[in-house]
Amino acid sequence: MGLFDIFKHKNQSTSNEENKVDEQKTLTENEENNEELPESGKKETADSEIKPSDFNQPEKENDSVTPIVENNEKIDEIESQKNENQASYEEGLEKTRSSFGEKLKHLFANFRNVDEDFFDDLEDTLIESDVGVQTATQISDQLKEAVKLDNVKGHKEVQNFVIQKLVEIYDSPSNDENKLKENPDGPTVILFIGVNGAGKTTTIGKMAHKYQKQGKKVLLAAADTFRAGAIQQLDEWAKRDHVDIVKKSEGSDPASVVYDAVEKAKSDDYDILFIDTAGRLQNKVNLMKELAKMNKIITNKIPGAPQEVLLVIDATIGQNAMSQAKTFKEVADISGIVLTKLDGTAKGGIVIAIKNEIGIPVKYVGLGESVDDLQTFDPEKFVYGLFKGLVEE
Ligand SMILES: Nc1nc2c(ncn2[C@@H]2O[C@H](COP(=O)(O)OP(=O)(O)OP(=O)(O)O)[C@@H](O)[C@H]2O)c(=O)[nH]1
Repeated sequence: MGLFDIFKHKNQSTSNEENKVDEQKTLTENEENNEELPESGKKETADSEIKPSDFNQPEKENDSVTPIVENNEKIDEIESQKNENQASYEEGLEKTRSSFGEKLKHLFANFRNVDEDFFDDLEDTLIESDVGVQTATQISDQLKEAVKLDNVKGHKEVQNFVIQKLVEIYDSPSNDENKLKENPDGPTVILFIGVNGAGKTTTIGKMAHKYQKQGKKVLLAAADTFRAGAIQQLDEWAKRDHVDIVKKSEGSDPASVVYDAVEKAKSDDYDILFIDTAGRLQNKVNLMKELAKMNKIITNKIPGAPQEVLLVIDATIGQNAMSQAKTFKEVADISGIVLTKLDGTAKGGIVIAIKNEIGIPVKYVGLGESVDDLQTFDPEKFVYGLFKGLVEE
């Protein structure tokens, strides 16, 4: 099977499994609750054994049999939520998909020869979409090699080679790479860092909503004590999401907020604790010390925690996102990236650059300002989505 066929196959399977991202999401959510995903057949089966718990609803006492009509309504609700999420995912990536994809289409539509001019145009096209100079040059050099060694020269051959190289950057042996790690023995602790305005607080609000909806007991910690507004903003999210929060007044020691939050998370049996930090980069040494202090407190109370240190980056700042990621990598042990505001950029190539040049996986993408606009990042779907128009030609 040639690459073109692989792409066609991939696109087919994408349309066959239209809601793959959200099915995965639902599957993860159900796995997290140790529950089986309801099989589609159960919808029509009158004697099916669907339980309220299949749908992440708390089981009511004396309610062992749930009427089938009610179950069908729940299934419809889940289906409609899945479709809505799918639509928001597609919509959120539309700018990037059309612009990046169009540029590549234009490049290949004007293809004459695989010569120096083509290599220059290829690099320009990739750089314009924020794939980054390093990654663009790397792909161009790989193509030059393939031209020399494997006599790659035809239009389709060259096109497929470029696509394949972009796909390979995100080809991970483990599909679990972008899932959040959890603590099986107690509260899972997730620490958020990132510059002012990147979208940390909003991301925590969206994530808390997602976990709360799954029936998890969620606690927030307002350890960004630098600004009163930040504490207030997180407090508003806590109210909106109906989750608890540990907060202190502006200017308090962030480490003391973390201490109280970890204590509370442990003693009151919370499932997950999200910690909002100031994470400002103005003084790298201070930031490093502050994060080290927080980490020590967390690890002392909950060995193995924090399970994740997520760096929140605004996708609309283009190549500055790369320098931010590099600098934060020097001060913290980052386990994943949340790329926010991807809905606001036509240059989503930054997703490829971050993985290729920094080596940290993008785990979540922010695709809008509302509570449901946070999605698990599906690299395969993202990359294939970018080139959909090209490979269907
Ligand atoms: N369009 C869009 N806007 C977003 C997204 N995520 C966050 N925002 C907006 O970005 C702005 C900044 O987000 P915050 O969550 O306040 O950022 P922060 O990093 O917590 O900033 P500080 O609290 O100042 O440290 C807000 O207006 C959010 O609504 C996203 O995925 N898409």
